[in-house]
Amino acid sequence: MKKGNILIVDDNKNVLSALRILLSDYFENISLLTSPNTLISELRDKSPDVVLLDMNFSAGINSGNEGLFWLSEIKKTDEELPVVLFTAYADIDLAVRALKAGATDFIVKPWDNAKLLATLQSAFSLRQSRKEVKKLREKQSVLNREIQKEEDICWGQSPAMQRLLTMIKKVAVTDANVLITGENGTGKELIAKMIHRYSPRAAETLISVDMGAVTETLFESELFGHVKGAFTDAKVDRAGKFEAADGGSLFLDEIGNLSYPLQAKLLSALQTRHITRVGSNKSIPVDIRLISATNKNLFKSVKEGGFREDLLYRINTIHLEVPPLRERREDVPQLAEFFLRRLAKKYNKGNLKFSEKALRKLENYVWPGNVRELEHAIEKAVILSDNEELQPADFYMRTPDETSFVVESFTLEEMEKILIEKALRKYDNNISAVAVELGISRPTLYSKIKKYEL
Ligand SMILES: Nc1ncnc2c1ncn2[C@@H]1O[C@H](COP(=O)(O)OP(=O)(O)OP(=O)(O)O)[C@@H](O)[C@H]1O
Repeated sequence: MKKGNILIVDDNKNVLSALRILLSDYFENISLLTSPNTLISELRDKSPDVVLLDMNFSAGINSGNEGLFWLSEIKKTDEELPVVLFTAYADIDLAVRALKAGATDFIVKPWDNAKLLATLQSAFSLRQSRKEVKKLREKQSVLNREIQKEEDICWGQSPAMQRLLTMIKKVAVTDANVLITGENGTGKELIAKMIHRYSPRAAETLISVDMGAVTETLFESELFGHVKGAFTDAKVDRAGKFEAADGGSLFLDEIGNLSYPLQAKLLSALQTRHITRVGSNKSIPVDIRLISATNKNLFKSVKEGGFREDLLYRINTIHLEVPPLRERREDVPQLAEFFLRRLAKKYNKGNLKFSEKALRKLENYVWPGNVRELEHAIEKAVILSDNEELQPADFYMRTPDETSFVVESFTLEEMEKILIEKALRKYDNNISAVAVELGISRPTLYSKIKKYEL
């Protein structure tokens, strides 16, 4: 298969035609220039892999200085572009100067076809490997910012989580786009990592992007990359997250926070599976598996005009909903033990355990911050407790007022418990005052306090 773009700059039209005939059987594209004056713009437009550059242009001047001048101009634009120089004189001094100035090789006119071909082909291979190294380096620098420590997972026994686990395993082995929804702290990111880990792309990278944190101005450069000089701070070429995820998975977290105009740009990349770096006009194919997550109800956002319907359908081939912790209370003890073991080890408090009552307190709380809040509550208790057995008082929970933002998702019993707790606090545990406030008898109040272990 023919591969590679060669740009030839020579003021002799006969030389150009002869080279075109010779090289067109071996290279994909041959561009010809009779004058170097448009050379730099040609580099940008055609992105050649190798330049074959004559040393002398102005009639009568055979010093080779013009060739050296244009060689340095090419190097300023793209330092790694191989340049092979062409001259009518077997001038060793000039050849040495050109090689010192960064030329890849030197060819003497009249040339030998086989030698010329071999020189250009090895210059092209050099270009390929330089590109590969550059891409790997860029990829590595993105990865270094991305790699997070693999978290151990504690998968609950609740039917809801078991169903979810079955779905995750089924979906992971496909290339389907997955949308994960659920409240903050339910474990959406963890699930994205699991999907990647169980997928055929596991050996490649999972790249995460927090869409809520990407500013309007940096969106394109973050996601699609940029070329040197595309804007003031673009000092070097940089791959974006799409390219870094090539062959692997791309996790777009908080996708519901993306502004409407940016949604269109994202959609276009997802539809075409091609991106264009900022400042370049070259379209680059990307092979990614897309996983998105949000705590928003995107179907509602579509109805309200805040989210593009076409984008939603593109990202949610499979929809996984992670239930809040209060709807899978049976998982709390297992999760709590898991975090206690991990955190006790971290803080060198090996023998810590929960008292029965403390565990019950954790089970009964509504966890508006879900698993993350449970983990933090245990971490605080582990750090602060002086006893081997953690007691209810070691766990600070948010007051009902602080949790009121999730009130609409409480059950009747949870609401009742919250109201009683609030009244007890308000009247400093004065049972008569609380019973009057809530409009129930003292015995009823006592039985409820017992029931809810307040
Ligand atoms: N099943 C689980 N096993 C162990 N740890 C978990 C589990 N679920 C959640 N966590 C822990 O809870 C914390 C929050 O999880 P994660 O960041 O995945 O949630 P999220 O839904 O993506 O949150 P947000 O929407 O706020 O970004 C993390 O520290 C995570 O390790």
